[in-house]
Amino acid sequence: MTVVSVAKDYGLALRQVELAHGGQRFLGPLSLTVAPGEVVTVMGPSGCGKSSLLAFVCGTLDPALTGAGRLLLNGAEIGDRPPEERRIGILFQDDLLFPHLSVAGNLAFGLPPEMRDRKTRRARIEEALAEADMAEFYDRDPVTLSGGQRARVALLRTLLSEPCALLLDEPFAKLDVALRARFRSFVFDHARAQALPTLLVTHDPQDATDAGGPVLEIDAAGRMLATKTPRLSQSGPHHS
Ligand SMILES: Nc1ncnc2c1ncn2[C@@H]1O[C@H](COP(=O)(O)OP(=O)(O)OP(=O)(O)O)[C@@H](O)[C@H]1O
Repeated sequence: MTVVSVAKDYGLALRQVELAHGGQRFLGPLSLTVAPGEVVTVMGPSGCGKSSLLAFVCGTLDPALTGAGRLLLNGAEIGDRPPEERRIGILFQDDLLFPHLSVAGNLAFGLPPEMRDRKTRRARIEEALAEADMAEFYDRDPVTLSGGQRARVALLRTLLSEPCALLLDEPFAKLDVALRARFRSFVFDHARAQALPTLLVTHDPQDATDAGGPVLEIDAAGRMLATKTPRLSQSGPHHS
């Protein structure tokens, strides 16, 4: 999908974001804008505040921590809205699929609550599974799936909620190398196709390279070091 002529205030913007614990700032101030379809990679040493930053953006910051600064999604302030109203999808290292529900049952949790009609819900789930080449998995029990298949189901569940932005917290970390490469493309292709501004937290430089967007580096003191554009992967430029 071509992402062209994007209006200036479209995307996800963080303005002077700071995070603190016990009155002590550990991250920020940090300002950045993620354009629709762009993947910005956030890297930095363990404990510098990467996961907390994502939690702040989606409104689920640990109550022991405090956050300040403005958050704008497509020009609208979202910082004072509850998580369920922010329209932000998040994907973690652990896929958090419900083991007692089928794949379809898990995906149903992703659907917007207003989509109540049973037939429409089923059709939407079938469509999403078909898109991911997983049509035959509808009734499967998640424990019978491979790591890569589980990861794809978790991503589909997130995307079914029709988010306006995507946050990825090391979603590839538990996958083996081959799967990791495939799932990475799957995620980035979806983010681009749906023009989702995407923040990716990772420790793996290859993730950043494949993401193709700017890299935000945070140092151990929680300061923004630099953003740089990584060299493009063999798959070529992503904004075509
Ligand atoms: N509930 C909490 N109470 C106190 N401190 C916390 C709490 N949650 C997080 N922190 C602290 O906030 C800081 C940031 O943690 P965070 O998990 O965001 O780091 P991270 O960069 O994502 O680390 P990693 O790369 O290891 O996942 C750390 O110093 C951590 O100890």
